[in-house]
Amino acid sequence: MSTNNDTTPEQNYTKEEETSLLEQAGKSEEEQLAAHVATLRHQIEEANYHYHVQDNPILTDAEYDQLMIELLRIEREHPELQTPDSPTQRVGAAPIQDVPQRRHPQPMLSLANARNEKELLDWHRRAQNILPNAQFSYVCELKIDGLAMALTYEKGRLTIGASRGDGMIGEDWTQNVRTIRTIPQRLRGDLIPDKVEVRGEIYMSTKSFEKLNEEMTDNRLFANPRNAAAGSLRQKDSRITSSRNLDFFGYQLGYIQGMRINTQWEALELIRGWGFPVNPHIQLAHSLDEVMDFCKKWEHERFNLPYEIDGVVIKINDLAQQEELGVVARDPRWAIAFKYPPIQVATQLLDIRVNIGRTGSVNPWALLEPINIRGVTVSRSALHNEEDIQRKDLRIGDWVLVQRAGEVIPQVVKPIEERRTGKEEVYHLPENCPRCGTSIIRIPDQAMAYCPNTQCPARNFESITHFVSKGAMDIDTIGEKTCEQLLEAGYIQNVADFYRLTRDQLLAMEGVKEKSADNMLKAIEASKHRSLSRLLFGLNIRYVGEKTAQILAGHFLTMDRLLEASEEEIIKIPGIGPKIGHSTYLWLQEPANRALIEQLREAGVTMEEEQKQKKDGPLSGQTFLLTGRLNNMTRSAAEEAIVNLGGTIASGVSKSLSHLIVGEDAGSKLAKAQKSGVPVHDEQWLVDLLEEHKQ
Ligand SMILES: NC(=O)c1ccc[n+]([C@@H]2O[C@H](COP(=O)([O-])OP(=O)(O)OC[C@H]3O[C@@H](n4cnc5c(N)ncnc54)[C@H](O)[C@@H]3O)[C@@H](O)[C@H]2O)c1
Ligand SMILES: [Zn+2]
Repeated sequence: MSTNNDTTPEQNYTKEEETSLLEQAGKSEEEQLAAHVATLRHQIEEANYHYHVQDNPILTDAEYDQLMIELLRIEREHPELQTPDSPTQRVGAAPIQDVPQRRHPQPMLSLANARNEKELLDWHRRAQNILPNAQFSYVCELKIDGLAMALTYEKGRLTIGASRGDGMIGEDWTQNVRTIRTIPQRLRGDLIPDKVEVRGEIYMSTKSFEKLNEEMTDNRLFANPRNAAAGSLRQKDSRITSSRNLDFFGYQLGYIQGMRINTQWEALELIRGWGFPVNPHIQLAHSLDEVMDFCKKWEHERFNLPYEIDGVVIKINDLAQQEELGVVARDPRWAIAFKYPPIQVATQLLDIRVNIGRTGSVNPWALLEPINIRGVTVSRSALHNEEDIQRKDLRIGDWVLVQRAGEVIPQVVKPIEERRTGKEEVYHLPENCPRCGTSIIRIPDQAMAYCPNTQCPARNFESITHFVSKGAMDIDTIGEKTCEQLLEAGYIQNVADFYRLTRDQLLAMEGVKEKSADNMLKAIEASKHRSLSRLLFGLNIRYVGEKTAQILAGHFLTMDRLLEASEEEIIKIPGIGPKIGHSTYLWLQEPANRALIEQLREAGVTMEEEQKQKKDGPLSGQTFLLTGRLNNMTRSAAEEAIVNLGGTIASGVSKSLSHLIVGEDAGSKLAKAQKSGVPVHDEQWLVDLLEEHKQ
């Protein structure tokens, strides 16, 4: 059901275009407004259809919400333009005809939105105006981004699983729902009503979503986990649904017969008791301040969750109060969705360009029409490799969805095919390196392409700046600009040339004074005493990153032993594997690289790994793991300091880990640590700890 339909979307005029067309046609102001409303409704209906029926949106949520807000505003200011069939009065989209339909015993509604504190207060005030003497408590729940499902149980057995549809009539997907392992076929426990409808969200974890998109072969990518969940559930063949790794959180009771319950909190407990997963991050709040704190907390922490949420749902806890508050149009008055700024926006892919990396890799990147995502202007994004561009079918000129989740670098998710005009261009990687003109090579079985010219200026520049960088040899007084000057002057051709630089050569550079020349020489001298692992990292060996360099150095301890090693020996080291092993071995066999190593040795550069013997110290017996980017020091420097104080660096998150230190852009380790209850600290905590034990 993820397939696109092949109808061409109708022309969507901008408001200005529409007004001018109407003016030309000589319409009155009222007629113009009515026509504008009609256009808005049409656009929203189209978007609803693609989103709810095709599971393949043509607008981003932000664009959709904008249209909806505008329509709501006009309808509020001009009640005469309101109609019962306006999308503001209805939920979702009509169910598709060739799927069995189910009338819901109780309508499945939508939720009104609040985008900020003020709108939350407005909602609250409206509720208070209706029930002036009431004391409210609130249940705060994460707003899981999936699709709503009503599960009917008769005498404890699952009989119907129906989607929301248009709110009154949904689609019957019972067979497919039965394939979701976390949804019980029979309710557990003794307290089982004759008939009950458990409502909740079917969703797909971020990981399963990414995996699914990687496996989609016919360029039909899902825009987000919500569409992927809906598209995976709404399949004619339940074996497909079964293969899609869907999950479920129960969050509400609909129709219930033969049992009385009084609060939403109680409902959640019952649902959990019956054997459903209920989201663990629920909170019973007694004031709006508590509610607001909950919303603020999850605005950032949501990125550590293994699934996507787009906000928080706040429900008035007391069901009698809920009943009294009732419903307006399509939204209950007793609940509101506090929505976070979207992580996905649509923009235009202006061009695809390539960078040459430090190992010669050809790295395509997207030049985007600048766009703001969660407060940051995004104008470029990495594109991995040509295969990935083709798999996603990204064409120059396309409208694309761009995503910025957490602090991760923005990514281009997919093109919006429905917005193509036919002028878009299919992209091919250049045949020749854009800097040196050498033919680009592709290694069979690898998606990557390379400029093989070891003298390529682009590649040289990257490899030299990498060598002096913090995590490598840390020649911190030599910046990118100096590197460029040194290359241009011909003083540096490879990294060993740093150790032959003279004071006069440095002084000949524009802007280099005596003092800075001395500082540079001092830093170069100091860099001779870095460890083997940092040298290996600095040498620009394909696939050898910081961690791999540490593994290699830790295993061989000296450069000579590494140079003698066979390919098998390297591959066999835990954490290396055939791809890295092969590329490392090839690099080491290259005569030019061997010569480079000898030049470095002659210059006095350390070729040994300092033996990290277990030291005794104030941190003995404690294990640490660092994740994410640190600001005050590199990760390896921090690890070194911990080891020097007797601490141990762990290789992964486990229950026995004493401390997880979290920098910026922390990934899955944080979520895992939180799950296993490991203490999590920020960088400042570590800085303080190291300071406290400074020897
Ligand atoms: N991009 C598009 O073209 C397009 C088109 C249509 C709709 N949309 C998106 O969908 C929204 C409207 O959809 P909607 O009517 O489903 O409203 P909604 O998604 O904003 O809120 C209602 C839904 O929230 C979900 N939900 C998740 N956790 C919940 C919880 N704990 N308790 C209760 N409900 C919970 C349920 O599925 C419920 O149906 C729009 O604001 C827009 O973001 C986008
Ligand atoms: Zn080149």
